[in-house]
Amino acid sequence: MPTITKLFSVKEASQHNTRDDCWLIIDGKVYDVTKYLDDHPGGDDVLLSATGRDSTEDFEDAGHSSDARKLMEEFFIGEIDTDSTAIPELEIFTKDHQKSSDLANKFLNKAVQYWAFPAAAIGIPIVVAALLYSHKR
Ligand code: HEM
Repeated sequence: MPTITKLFSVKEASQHNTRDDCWLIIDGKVYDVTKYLDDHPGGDDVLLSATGRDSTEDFEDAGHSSDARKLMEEFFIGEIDTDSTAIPELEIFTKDHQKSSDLANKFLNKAVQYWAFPAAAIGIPIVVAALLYSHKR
């Protein structure tokens, strides 16, 4: 049976970054550790400094045991939506990218508009003349 997972944008998940509402983003997954803060063997301060951003690296650097990884499942609340528009940096990149390709398209359209007719006017007679000339020989 398919499991339904709630999807959060990085922005949305990052907004839960206080002692009373503390989410962690680890390896594309989102954990609500609000109730675990006082029980975390590494201390609540590390979790509070890891909230509000992707804390995969901090989590891995702490060298958590397999028991810790199993325990995480209890706090799992959803996953990060990997849709590009959900990540602000990617959204900006996509817009910029689109802007520059829009410009390129405009330039191309103008080039075709202004050059296609003269090029055809000169090129076609040359090709026809060349064909006629080679035909006569
Ligand atoms: C849902 C998330 C997390 C869970 C369930 C969790 C659980 C645990 C557990 C069970 C331990 C005891 C040692 C072990 O079994 O590995 C531990 C230690 C520790 N954790 Fe976490 N942890 C989480 C997230 C984090 C994050 C994001 C950080 C870093 C910012 C972190 C930093 C540490 C540190 C520094 C220790 C102490 C290691 C030591 O003293 O040996 N933990 N954690």
